[in-house]
Amino acid sequence: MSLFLMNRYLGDEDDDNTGKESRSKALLQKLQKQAKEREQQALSNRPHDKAEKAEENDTDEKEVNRKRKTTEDVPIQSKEKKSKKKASLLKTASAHDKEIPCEFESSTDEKQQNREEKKESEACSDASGEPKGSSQTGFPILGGFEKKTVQKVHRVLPQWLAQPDVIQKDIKRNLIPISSVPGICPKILKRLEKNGIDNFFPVQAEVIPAVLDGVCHGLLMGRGGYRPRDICVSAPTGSGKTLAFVVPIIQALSERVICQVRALVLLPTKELAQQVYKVFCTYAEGTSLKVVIVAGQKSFATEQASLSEDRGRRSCSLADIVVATPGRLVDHINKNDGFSLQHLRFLVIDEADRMIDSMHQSWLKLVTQAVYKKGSDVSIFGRREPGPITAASLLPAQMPLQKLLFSATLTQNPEKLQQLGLHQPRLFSSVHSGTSVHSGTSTQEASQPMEKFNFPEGLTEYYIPCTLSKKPLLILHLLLRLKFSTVLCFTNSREAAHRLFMLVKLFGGVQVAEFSSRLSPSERKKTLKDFEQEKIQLLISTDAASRGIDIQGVKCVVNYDAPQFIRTYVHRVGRTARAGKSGMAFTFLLGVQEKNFLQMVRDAGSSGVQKQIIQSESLRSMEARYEETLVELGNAIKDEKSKKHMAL
Ligand SMILES: Nc1ncnc2c1ncn2[C@@H]1O[C@H](COP(=O)(O)OP(=O)(O)OP(=O)(O)O)[C@@H](O)[C@H]1O
Repeated sequence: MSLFLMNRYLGDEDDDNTGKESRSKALLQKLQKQAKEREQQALSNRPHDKAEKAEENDTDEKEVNRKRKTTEDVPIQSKEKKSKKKASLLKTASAHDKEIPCEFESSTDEKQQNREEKKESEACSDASGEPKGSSQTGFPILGGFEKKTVQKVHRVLPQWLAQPDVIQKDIKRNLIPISSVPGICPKILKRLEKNGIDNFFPVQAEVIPAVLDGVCHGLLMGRGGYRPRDICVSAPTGSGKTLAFVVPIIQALSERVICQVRALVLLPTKELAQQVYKVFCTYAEGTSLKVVIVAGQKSFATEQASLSEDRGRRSCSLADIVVATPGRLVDHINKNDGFSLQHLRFLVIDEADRMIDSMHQSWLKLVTQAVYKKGSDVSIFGRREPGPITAASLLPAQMPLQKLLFSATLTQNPEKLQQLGLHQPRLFSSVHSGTSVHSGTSTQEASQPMEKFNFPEGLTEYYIPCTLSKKPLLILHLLLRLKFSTVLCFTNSREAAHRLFMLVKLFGGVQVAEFSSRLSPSERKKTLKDFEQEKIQLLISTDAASRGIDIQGVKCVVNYDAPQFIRTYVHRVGRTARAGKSGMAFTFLLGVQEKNFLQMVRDAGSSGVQKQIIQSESLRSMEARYEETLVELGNAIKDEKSKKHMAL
């Protein structure tokens, strides 16, 4: 198919039109001559083409004869029918418009003409298949851009992602006695026992020795004198990932002499930072290690004072391990002169997939700059940002920065992971995806392949088909009739969480609380504590509590609003069935959501979501009270709004 007509460059513009014309003619003649020569040359080079051409002509002739014969062979009856039909067509047409019969005839002529033109253009192609100059312009006509069907795209993962070190996901059947895991020092073993940990979970038994292996020759170099490999861990929710980094870091740093920030642990929210900070404090007890949290719970000045102090002219670190949220960390790097990361040995990124999404805050770039800051006073341990490994780059030895990534939904998107600048990463995972083949037919689909995740072994997933108006009754039914307790219920917005909280409270009979950004950090802390102590039966929350929060004894998770993303679902339902225990997750689904939701969960590797039908009769007895409550709710919300308005 010819698409473009290419005009050639004819020289600089000339005002003299005659000169231009004569030059064009000369150029045209020259080109035509060249084309002729090329054609002749090609024909003489490939004599067999002539034979082929002759053969082709021969075949054409035969084809025409065959057609003629077939037309002649057509039974006379049908021939007569055809001519009759044509005559009647002409008749009818002429009755309406006299020109139509002419068009009829001319269209046959046109076809004939087209055919001739086609033959002509075919003849224009030279023997090598290249188009020859057009008879009118002498310019080559380009073409050949046919429609092509897009091929299936096979997703190929880098080896380290495709072939991870496999972690058993069944916790209960794969407990490993702490004393049989190599490399753990007696002090830490004692502390573990004291905290009731007799066995390691599979993820801990795999990851702790791997991290300790990187410090077997001290903090300065890894095994064989090389920089230790970065470690990525993708294991189900509640599988014990926190201890998998707390234990080796405490052990590796416990022999340090001078207090410097050697481990930085980053988490996406204040609550998570607080939770991990607590675990670090528990295991740092009895050592000289100092753990500090900078997550914005206290004022900047208070955090600053906990990080360093001035002794004479020097600023001395008061922290060995810093647990932080990215926002506050960036503040301290930028504004706190006493905060130094020049001795950083471990950078732990928990909830790594979420942290990668917050890379726009450029926290990683700032951390890297702070670690390899020039003009530091750390002459013996001077650090340069590592480049390619050469004999020269390995000397002098410098403290490596090892990155440890943890998540229940670690992305397998190499492009995203690349942003972290990982060094020879090693992946521990309970999902073995291999080089999964994506069945999409477009490149866009292929770039967003369906990722597989692992769900806790003890989790049973259900969905309840419902309508919008029945949702509040369903949650009340679960608590009041089915007597569920310690239920964590998720909505998709804080407004929805608040309304549902008000409604349940007004309905009565349930100890209910809400958890969202409406509450201050201290209120949120207290709410979580009350929920953990089972003072609250139903906690209605936004996704603020969906990630990482470890609340003992959550027996049931309810997705009041179906989550839009699979990662959200995995983290929400992962608030139950933790540490090898069992738990239930219910998702309320509207008719329109059912198909897509079930498909999404199945694609992500769930063993199946069971359908649970709650008959309308079961809800009937609550309906009258519910109607009254709706009126009360309307008034309560109006009151709230007017109070807010007055406060402004
Ligand atoms: N070896 C162990 N023995 C007994 N309990 C453990 C052990 N390891 C961890 N736990 C408990 O298991 C629970 C879940 O652990 P943790 O919070 O580390 O899970 P996680 O994998 O980080 O989950 P998430 O992905 O949801 O953040 C915690 O309450 C923790 O105290």
